[in-house]
Amino acid sequence: MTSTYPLLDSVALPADLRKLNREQLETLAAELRAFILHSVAQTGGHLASNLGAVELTIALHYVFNTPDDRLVWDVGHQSYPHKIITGRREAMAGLRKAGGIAGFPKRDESPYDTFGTGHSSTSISAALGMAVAAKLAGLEHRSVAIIGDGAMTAGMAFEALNNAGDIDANLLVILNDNDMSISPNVGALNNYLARLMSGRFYAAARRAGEKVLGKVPPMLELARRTEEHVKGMVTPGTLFEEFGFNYIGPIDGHDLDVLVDTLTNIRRLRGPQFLHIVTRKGKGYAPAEDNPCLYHGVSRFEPDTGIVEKIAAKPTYTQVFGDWLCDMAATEPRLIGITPAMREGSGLVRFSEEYPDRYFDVGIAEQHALTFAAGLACDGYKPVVAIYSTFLQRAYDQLIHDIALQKLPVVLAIDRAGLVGADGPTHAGSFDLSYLRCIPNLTLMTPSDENECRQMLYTAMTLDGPAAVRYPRGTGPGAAIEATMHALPVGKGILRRTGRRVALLAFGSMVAPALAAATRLDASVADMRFVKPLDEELLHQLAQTHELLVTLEENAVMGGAGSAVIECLLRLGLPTRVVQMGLPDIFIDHGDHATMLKNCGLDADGIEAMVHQHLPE
Ligand SMILES: Cc1ncc(C[n+]2csc(CCOP(=O)(O)OP(=O)(O)O)c2C)c(N)n1
Ligand SMILES: CC(=O)[C@@H](O)[C@H](O)COP(=O)(O)O
Ligand SMILES: [Mg+2]
Repeated sequence: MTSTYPLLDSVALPADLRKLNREQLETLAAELRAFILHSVAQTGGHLASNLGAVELTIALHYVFNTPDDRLVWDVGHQSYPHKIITGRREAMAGLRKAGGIAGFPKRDESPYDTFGTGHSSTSISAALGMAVAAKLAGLEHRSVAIIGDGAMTAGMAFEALNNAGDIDANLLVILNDNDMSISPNVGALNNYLARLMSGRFYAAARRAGEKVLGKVPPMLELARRTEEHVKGMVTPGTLFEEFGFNYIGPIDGHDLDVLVDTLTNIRRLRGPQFLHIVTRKGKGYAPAEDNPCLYHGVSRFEPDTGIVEKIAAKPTYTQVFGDWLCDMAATEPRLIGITPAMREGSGLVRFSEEYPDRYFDVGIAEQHALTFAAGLACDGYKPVVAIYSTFLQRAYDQLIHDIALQKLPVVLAIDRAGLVGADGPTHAGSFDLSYLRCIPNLTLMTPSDENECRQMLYTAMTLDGPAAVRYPRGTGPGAAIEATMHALPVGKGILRRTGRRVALLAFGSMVAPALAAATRLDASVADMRFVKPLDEELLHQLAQTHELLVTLEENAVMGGAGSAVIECLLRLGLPTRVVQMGLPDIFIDHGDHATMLKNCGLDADGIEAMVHQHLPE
């Protein structure tokens, strides 16, 4: 039987790719694109960015001597073509599944994965580190950071450019500009890139790009441009030239000839180089080109029709938040909704349409998002920052210094708290309870169901200081959601079941498995609701009437809600035995969410087994 991918079959590693002649690369690109499409249709994953990076990946591995030359993929959600031609084609069937390969570059997966990514805008810093390491070691390695226009909106990318442009290291930054983040890209930089493409800059830049490839010997032309640049003669300079880079482009990132020629020339240059390429997100697959947002990260789908598998029958917590935000905005004109580039994932699409003047997508700028909210709160507005737990890690100082210290009434709607499944440890929200509960002035809530989530968000809005509501990815137990909103008593949990000997003190998503286990154990169950302030009265009562307390949370055990309980018992001088259940002190690999929880003992069976272990009949 003839293979569907005859040329791709011959490329197990980049060394095989480098044996191909230039004419074969187009065919390889077509096969690689088709393979990705059919593979991701089976597994789900980040489709659109990968389709857009096919030619770039081939050209990079063709021209550069990987893995000695270092490729650092920003975010890493576009690294599937790279994975496939670096020995992991067969493994794509297990992409993002338990025991399978990760959806992002991972150093212990392959020597070609030079740097683990998942969070955005780290590539220039990491590649610069590698470039400087090569220089210090007297090696001729090249380091390449491949960063998208969305990832380029982050401050961290500019911190790195600022440093790199002033260091004589062999760093190449490739800006993969597809005019999209997950949703359409935003901000002044995005406007600038658009002008660079279409206005007077583009004409000049394109001429320069053509010259690199045209009749003037490319090396001479690049040397001339570099010299002009050094002498400050290049006018008008692009922003990147002002940062000290030799700017080349924009060029067509799907034209393999242009890519290979340009990269070949650049590889011979020394010092900081900046190549601007233009690509199309979803390239080659009409449904993804038409709706790159839908196919950014997609569930399994039917490749012929583009029909995507529907998973959730119940509303997700994200939807509960999105609906609450619109309802709240209708009654609270001072409400402002803020997202750091996660409009769809955070449930802000309807709000952005209904309240465009009160909606701010600030780009991939978590730090700025929080301090921007702080400023709004100073002047009487009620900002709600919708943010994934994992990305809030980026904005810790802003939360402490700019918000909590000044007791500003900013609401944090923290999505993806706990394990997130297929994205794995880069995206897990495992730490927020630990890193938030130690911040003075902050109220911290963990809803156990959809309605509690809505009421907690409302409660957060009524407080005169910062408040956070953290809820998991996906659906909850399916509670009926009340249209009305009322404030919950702050710092009060509720006893959901009265039993004997053992009390399960459950936070958020752990209330449902605690209730399931409790019937079999005849245990008491408290929905603790607040991690801060903790319900000391309830705790006191349960400690005095039970032999064993078990704390349950979908957060690291270390420093989490269970630790808060133990600190409180110590303070109250209550010697009741406590067992803490939560996420262990390891990074948990990607997989199916329910199975991951089960493996941590965080399901009804695991809770039951733990109680039997500590409280024999
Ligand atoms: C710190 C951080 N914030 C948010 C995200 C979520 N995120 C992943 S990809 C992405 C858009 C990236 O856009 P771009 O770099 O242009 O790549 P493209 O998707 O267009 O290929 C966002 C916002 C992230 N990974 N890291
Ligand atoms: C790569 C990235 O950071 C996002 O695309 C992330 O994978 C989205 O996760 P959700 O699917 O949970 O929105
Ligand atoms: Mg982009």
